[in-house]
Amino acid sequence: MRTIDWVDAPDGGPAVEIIDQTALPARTVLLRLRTVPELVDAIVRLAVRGAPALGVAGAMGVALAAASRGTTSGLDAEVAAVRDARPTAVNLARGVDRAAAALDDGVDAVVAVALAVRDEEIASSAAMAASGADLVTTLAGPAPRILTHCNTGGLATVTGGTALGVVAELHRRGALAGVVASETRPLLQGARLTAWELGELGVPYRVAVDSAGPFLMARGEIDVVIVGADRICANGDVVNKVGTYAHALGAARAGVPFVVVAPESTVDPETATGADVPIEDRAGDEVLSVAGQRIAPGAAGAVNPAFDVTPHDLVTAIVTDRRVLRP
Ligand SMILES: CSC[C@@H](O)[C@@H](O)C(=O)COP(=O)(O)O
Repeated sequence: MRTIDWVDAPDGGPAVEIIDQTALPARTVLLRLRTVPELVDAIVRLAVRGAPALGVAGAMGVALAAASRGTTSGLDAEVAAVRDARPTAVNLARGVDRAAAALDDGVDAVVAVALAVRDEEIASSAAMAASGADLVTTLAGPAPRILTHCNTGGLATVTGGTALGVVAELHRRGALAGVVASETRPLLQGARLTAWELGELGVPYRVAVDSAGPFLMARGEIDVVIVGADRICANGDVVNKVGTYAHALGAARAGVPFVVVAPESTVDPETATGADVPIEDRAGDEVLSVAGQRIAPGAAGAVNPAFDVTPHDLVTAIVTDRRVLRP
């Protein structure tokens, strides 16, 4: 099943169809988004999330604006709303810009670009899985114990995945001992989504609190850390879900390889370093509450950066769909 797709039902007209990631793992809910405000809302509340999936959502958002109105003019506000829905993953703005560049060529041309972005991400996932699995076997042996953070599977792409695509490929090859999925506070993409995907794949896994990762590495229980990225800067700095930096520090201290897997659509040569990347600050309530239940005192404030920057010198290798980079 695809995380995000374009549908043009004869009865309902054009729509972007997504798996609602806020409902998992309890329920698998498909949402048909028929307007740009509906799509923007889905992006903001992480019903669709993960850098490659956001790139597809960006391109399909422009296609939806054009196809739902039957015109390619006067769409500036809707295009900007999709582009600005989240700031950190470069894929979103890129997907929007690619589709918007086709607006002069008509509605069908914009839809074709959106479908091409989707198909490229599917192909990228397959390429990264193969070369990433080869690299991990070289770095960490024939049956590694892997730690991963956030969710980087089919849910974060279209199908397949980035870091989790490598995990799935290692499992298919019989070359994986097991996975520790870091829970990924505050929205629990690891505990909810990665755990669900690993279960579907039949991969043996355990969930750990985020702060356990560096200690598990120090205790010799992890052979390699594999994560995705929301943006890879010109100098190799990696911007990814908050908590990634702590895992990279722990890996460096313990001598554990730290591998980043991301498509070329996440590589941003225009941004020099991680310090230049806009980091999304999300609502404090996500930190102060768990599953809708307030846990902090009423007067508590919160700081909630959704991403952090892992300096390039902590990264062992970056695997894209076209190359393996060693910063
Ligand atoms: C292939 S996904 C890579 C990243 O997008 C992923 O690790 C991540 O940080 C996602 O953050 P999210 O806030 O859930 O969109």
